[in-house]
Amino acid sequence: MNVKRTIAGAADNIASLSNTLQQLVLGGEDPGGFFGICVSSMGHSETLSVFPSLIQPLASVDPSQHSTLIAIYVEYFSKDEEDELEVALALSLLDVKPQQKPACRPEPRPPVWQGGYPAKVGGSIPGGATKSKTTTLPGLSYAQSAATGGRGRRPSENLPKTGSGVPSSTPPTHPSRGRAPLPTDTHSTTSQTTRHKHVPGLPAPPTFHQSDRRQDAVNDDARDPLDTEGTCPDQSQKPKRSKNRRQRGKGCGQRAVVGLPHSPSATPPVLLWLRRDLRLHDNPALIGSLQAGAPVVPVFIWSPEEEEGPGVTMATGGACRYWLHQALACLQGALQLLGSHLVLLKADPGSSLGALLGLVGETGARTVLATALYEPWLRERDQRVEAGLRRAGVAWRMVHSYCLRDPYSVSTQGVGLRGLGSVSHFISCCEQNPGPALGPSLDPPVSMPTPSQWPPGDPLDALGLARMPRRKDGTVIDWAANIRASWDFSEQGAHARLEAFLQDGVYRYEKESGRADSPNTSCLSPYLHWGQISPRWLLWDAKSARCRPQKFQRKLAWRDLAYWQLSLFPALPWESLRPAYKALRWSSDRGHLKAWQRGRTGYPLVDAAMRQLWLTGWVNNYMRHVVASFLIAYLHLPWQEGYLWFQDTLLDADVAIDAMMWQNGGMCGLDHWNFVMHPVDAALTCDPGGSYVRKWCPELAALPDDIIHKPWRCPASILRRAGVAFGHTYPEPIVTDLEARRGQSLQDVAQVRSTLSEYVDERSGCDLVPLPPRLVAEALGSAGGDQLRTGGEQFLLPVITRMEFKHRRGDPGEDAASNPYDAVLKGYVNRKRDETVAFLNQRDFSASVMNEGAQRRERLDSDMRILEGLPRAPPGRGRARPTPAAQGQTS
Ligand SMILES: Cc1cc2nc3c(=O)[nH]c(=O)nc-3n(C[C@H](O)[C@H](O)[C@H](O)COP(=O)(O)OP(=O)(O)OC[C@H]3O[C@@H](n4cnc5c(N)ncnc54)[C@H](O)[C@@H]3O)c2cc1C
Repeated sequence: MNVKRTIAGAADNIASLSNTLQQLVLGGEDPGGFFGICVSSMGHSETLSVFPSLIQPLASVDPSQHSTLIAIYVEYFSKDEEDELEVALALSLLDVKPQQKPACRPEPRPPVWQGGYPAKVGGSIPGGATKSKTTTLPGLSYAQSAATGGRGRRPSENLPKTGSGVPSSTPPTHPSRGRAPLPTDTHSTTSQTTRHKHVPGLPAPPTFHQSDRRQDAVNDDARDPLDTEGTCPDQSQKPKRSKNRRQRGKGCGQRAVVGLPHSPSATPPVLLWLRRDLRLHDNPALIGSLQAGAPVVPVFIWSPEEEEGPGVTMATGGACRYWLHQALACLQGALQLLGSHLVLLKADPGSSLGALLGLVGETGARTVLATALYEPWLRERDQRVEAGLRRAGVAWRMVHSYCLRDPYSVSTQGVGLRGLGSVSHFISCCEQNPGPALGPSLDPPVSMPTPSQWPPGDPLDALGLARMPRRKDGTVIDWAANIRASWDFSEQGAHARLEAFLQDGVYRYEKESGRADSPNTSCLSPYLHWGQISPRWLLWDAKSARCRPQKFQRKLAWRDLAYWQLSLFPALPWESLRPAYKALRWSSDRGHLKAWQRGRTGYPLVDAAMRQLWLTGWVNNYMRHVVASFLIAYLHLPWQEGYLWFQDTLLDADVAIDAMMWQNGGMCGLDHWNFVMHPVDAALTCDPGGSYVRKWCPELAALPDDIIHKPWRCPASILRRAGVAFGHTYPEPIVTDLEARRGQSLQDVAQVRSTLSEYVDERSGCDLVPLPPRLVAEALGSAGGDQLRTGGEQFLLPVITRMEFKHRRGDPGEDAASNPYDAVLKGYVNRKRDETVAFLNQRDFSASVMNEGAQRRERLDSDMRILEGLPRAPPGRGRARPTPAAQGQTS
């Protein structure tokens, strides 16, 4: 076949191929086979130029086959020489009889969500006695044989089905990663019988052999007209070629199919209702919508009223809205690259259903697909939407991917309720009652069938998500400038962050994730919140990374735990879970609140964190603990104020996580933090050299390291030299009597616990929390649930309670400093070593530096264990003692 073709010969070929194309439509040929015939009869270059127009008629007759062929075409021509050879060999296997086909790669075992996390840690439930106010709740350690539903399912069972109802059995191409191919062509002999790196439907490397002009056009097309600020790099960067699988996972908006012709179709489309799943990678709803073989209309509906719960929720605060605006712009760009489009709609107040029905009317769609959301009020909204759509004769399909585990499917059966609220308990529940296998992640589609006509939508700006306030003189206050400079809002940005983390920060995560002065955490929270990366993708990548920090994987369990708690306690964002603590006396000092919000408390560590939050929309977990402790234990302001401020300023503001964490910090949640961060001492762990404070409080930058966290201790001469003038360049501390304030906080808790003693378990001293009906029903069996409804009784459960509160109960007159369980984290040092250090200090400077390092590491370990709810490490040799208690503010 090396004969040069004549034009006439080519025409003959095309005529005979058109006949074969008809065979394909009639089912007499499969897409892989058809493509192979084209290549062998026309040769490479002609197939490259002619194939799209050859199959063009198919676009309206059979859009599904058309996109499969396009996928094969793109796949084939995006290879380098080596891969080309492999594909050619693969195509030559088309004639091989089934029994001669090479065996498929064995399916890797995907992680099964039984927690899916590392080994559980011993429970840390103090007391654990059971008591109820009016009814004794039996079976708190109630055991029942583990439900086995879902355990051991094969990964393919979890994969989306093709339009023909054939489950895709193609194994993930990379066992350790578990990416599953998009099942666009389960009929294709090629894809089923060969082991080439790419099968039809897998993302093609983001470049292909085309003329530069075409690529330029593609790049031009990619530019999102709405993104005037150019903040979406996946549209501005040139596609890069990489064979590395992890890198290939990036570049959501750079798939090679960009600009390929995809003729509009008149078939009724499927509505893909995108909410908090703004991604192309591993998006089961998106893949599910493609399986119908019909055009897909991706739609985002902005309906902020529906996001709010019945209490004060602030579901989408200012920073979060800004992120959403940018994320939508990026998604629009990415969809355009697939030849598709994102329809944006601003719903009438509270009426997503109305907007959907309008779309159904305009497009004739018969199916709506969406990814499940778990806030109880959104779940109810979705149930209403489902009912409304069904009444209109439209099918509704809900897919789970926002959490690793659908929180409404988590059960305490076989585990009991002891330790409820802790992550260890949650993991046990998931392990004991496993859900469906997680399945491998899904690659993004390479093309999207489009409708014959797009319904009109609203321009992105009309949603008002990134509206900036104006000064009196009309100039805009661009509060998001720093946020823009700090983040890449695209799906590609999420993958880049993950990549950077897995190559670097992950190695320090286990021990040093608390450091504020070094980026040791993933910074993926905003992307996770808006679903620009899926937790499943993250889990797979974390599991297959060379360094697999268990602590990091457990963080995803914390995330799921938060949604489980919200599903059980819908009032989590606004009402304290511990009834007694609703009566706590809180301060109403607005000046203190404002100083905290603006980073002007006079405590450099707190101020640095609050300024970082304001300017970049994010702070790490440790610093969130520091500022939360300061608000609660030292300023006595209610946790709800902290929650609302975080909801407004965090880019990752997440009703479930934020509420759970603030409830815990505010002493009212299910899991009492057994620690309080000291606003000065915490710096030993997170900013020992002061560089974090120097960055965010530059007015203190010239202060020496040992004084920068407590500038009030600085001699006047040094302050002068450093240019620090209290009350002018930097505020005086807004509270000065830290120990007294902590003591008062303890006293207030003791008071409510003694006044409302019916909410304290006599035997264990633990607080009692009313159980939600779902948990009671689980503990008592369904009969118990009925009984609860008819009897209207309240079941109380003893929950994890801070040791210092329990101790205080035995000795109400005791002052805070003499409580042996004092929760303030001060760091622990070894007395013997103290003395040695002191001795060496006088003689050998380097020895003292080394010892300083060892001490810091020890403190860090201890702090992290407490934060993680792990038991304390056994004491080292010598007697451990706390460092001298802080004397007033100056410690
Ligand atoms: C008072 C307070 C309020 C918080 N509010 C939020 C919030 O609104 N939204 C939010 O996403 N996180 C919140 N967190 C949890 C945590 O601080 C952030 O998830 C984390 O700092 C995000 O940074 P990262 O992505 O680098 O985290 P990593 O340490 O890299 O963790 C990876 C992911 O795990 C999840 N995760 C980590 N820690 C937690 C946790 N404690 N609880 C639940 N999920 C967790 C997040 O999705 C995170 O992105 C809050 C913590 C505190 C103390």
